Amino acid sequence: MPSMAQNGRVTTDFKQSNQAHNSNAFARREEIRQQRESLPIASVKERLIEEVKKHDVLIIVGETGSGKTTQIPQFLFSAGFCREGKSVGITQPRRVAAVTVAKRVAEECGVELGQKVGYSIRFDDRTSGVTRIKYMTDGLLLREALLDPYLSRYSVVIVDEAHERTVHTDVLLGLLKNVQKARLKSQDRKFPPLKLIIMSASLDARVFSEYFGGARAVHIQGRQHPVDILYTLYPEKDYVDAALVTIFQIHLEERHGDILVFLTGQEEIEAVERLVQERLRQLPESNRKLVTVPIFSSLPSEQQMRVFMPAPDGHRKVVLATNIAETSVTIPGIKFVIDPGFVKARSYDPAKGMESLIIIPTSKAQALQRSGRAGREGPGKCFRLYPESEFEKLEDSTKPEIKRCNLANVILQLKALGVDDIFGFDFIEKPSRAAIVKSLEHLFLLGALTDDCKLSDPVGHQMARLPLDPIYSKALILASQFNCLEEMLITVAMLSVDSVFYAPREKLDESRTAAKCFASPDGDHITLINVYRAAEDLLEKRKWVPHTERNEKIFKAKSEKIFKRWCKENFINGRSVRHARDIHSQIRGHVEQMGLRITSCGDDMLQFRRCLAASFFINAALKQPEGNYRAFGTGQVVQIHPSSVLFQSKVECVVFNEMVQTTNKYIRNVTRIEYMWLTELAPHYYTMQS
Ligand SMILES: Nc1ncnc2c1ncn2[C@@H]1O[C@H](COP(=O)(O)OP(=O)(O)OP(=O)(O)O)[C@@H](O)[C@H]1O
Repeated sequence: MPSMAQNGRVTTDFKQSNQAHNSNAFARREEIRQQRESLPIASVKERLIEEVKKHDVLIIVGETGSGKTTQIPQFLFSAGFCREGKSVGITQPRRVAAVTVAKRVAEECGVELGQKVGYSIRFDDRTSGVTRIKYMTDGLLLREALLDPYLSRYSVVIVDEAHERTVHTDVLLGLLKNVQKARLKSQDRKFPPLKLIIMSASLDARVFSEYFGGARAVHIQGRQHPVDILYTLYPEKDYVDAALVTIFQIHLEERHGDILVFLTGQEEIEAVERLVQERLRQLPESNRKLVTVPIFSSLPSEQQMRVFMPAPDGHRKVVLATNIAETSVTIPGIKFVIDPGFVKARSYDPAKGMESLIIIPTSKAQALQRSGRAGREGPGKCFRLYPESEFEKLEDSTKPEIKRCNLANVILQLKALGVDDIFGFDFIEKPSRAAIVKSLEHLFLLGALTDDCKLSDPVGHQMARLPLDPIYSKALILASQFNCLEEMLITVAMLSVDSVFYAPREKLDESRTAAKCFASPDGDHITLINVYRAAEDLLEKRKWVPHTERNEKIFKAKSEKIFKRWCKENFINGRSVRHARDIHSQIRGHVEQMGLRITSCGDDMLQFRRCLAASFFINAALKQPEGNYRAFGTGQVVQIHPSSVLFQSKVECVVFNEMVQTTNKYIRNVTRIEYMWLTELAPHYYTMQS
């Protein structure tokens, strides 16, 4: 029997079977060689190289799994595109894809990761001076352009999975267009023309071709393995339940093969994990060999990587994923995909300046990508949990993110890249004028822009260096002046993760009582700091052991155990707290590099609250006679969310970080402030308002 952890996940056996898996290196190389040769793309290698030589912009459309992402960079390398120290850069919308594809390609090339083949994502760089094939996130290439406007190290840039139309992909396309022009203009031999390739299995080549002045598009025919698509006869009322039923149907009726289920977010994934465990307990012992492995973006990377490990012997793996696993990735063992047809997407209302996450049906392109995850190693099946007639009604492609998000961050990046005229920037699809104006206004209020709309010095430049939402970057800068940067770093880290408290419906009262231990009468921000510090105490403080190497190990194991128990008893989401610790150490590194003074205000929380007021003044709300609050910025009538420690309190004036619309309009992450502070600390806004 494998050793099962308490939550039903296997720990050590994952490693053992992985080692066994890699034992025969020679057979493995041979297997990889044959597998590469059988990819549809292998037969068009020479033609593709010719096309790249002939055209500066090339659009490549090919079935999922045909070999675009892993093979084309290797073709270009062997055709000499990496001579004279130049590299091929490949962007991915997601970190997990950049990492896993780079690992795979390094293995295919028989090199160590970080040598010829590497990856670079925010806070994690596995490249070196000899790296010639570099996978990275699209956001990272944008940041590279800040330091090297000609992107001079690249001979070719491949924008992969362009159909996703993330805001970074869209901005990157505009930027790459400019870089191509700049390189052509430059007489310097250091800057030969930049080749640009745009790829996907499901993009509308016409849109991209037109944007690049009638660029050449090639279609690669054929897929490696067939995927059967199955639909339900009728619409499902509860797609979570339908997914559960399908998981067990496959588990009990199909012989081999792991399952990949697409869900909309962390909470849903964790609920399904619990439900799978519950149902497993009702099955006979012989049918219980099923392990669940979650993957979502806020899960720390080492934990994300667990989905790529094989399940222990005789077990079936069920990967519960958000759309993070939708494109590019190959998860070994997956033969079945369950696609309920929904995704959590950003939505932005420029008039109210309000961004929210909503659950919407996927597009056809997304459905295609999802089913593509099943046919990677052999024939597969995809269970779409909706009728075929519904599929026909789906949008062809996903609405570009740039049309549905707050643009403050993008504009800050563009300004830092020297693009001052945002309205004139050549976007593949222009965001609405109202959205641009609102975001410029927002940046101006935060002090990132000067009166003539240039990046301010030093604040705007400092803000552009921090990989955070501009309002949080500004909060960190201010906190160093208010002597509470320690506290603000924790706050920003905790605000950047999913909720740290969880309240299961069946234990609502218990969880509320537990949460009270951390509650601060001043509000949620200080409450979050209390939770973080309590967790830190458990994981870090060596109160009971002298500091030796052996004790260190024992301490780690013990503190982990204590931490888990503490999380359970206090209804705290341990994953979220760990993620916050991770983010905390990363942003701490950034602010240290920037030379900001990191000090703590100690017990003087008044100082910290004043800093919150100075930072989040755009999101302040005042109590109304009938008990509701009115948000200053938008004039909307809102209520404090029931999850807030200030719910049903009588405080007069608050700042908040989030506005959500469910049955009512709620504000979340709320702290009590004095109204007078607003006029004192943000006079430019509060005199304008009155
Ligand atoms: N990490 C991996 N482990 C095992 N096989 C892999 C791995 N990565 C890729 N492969 C194999 O290589 C094939 C081609 O993968 P590749 O990512 O290049 O395809 P693609 O055309 O870019 O697909 P997509 O459009 O879905 O990203 C996969 O179908 C799979 O068989």
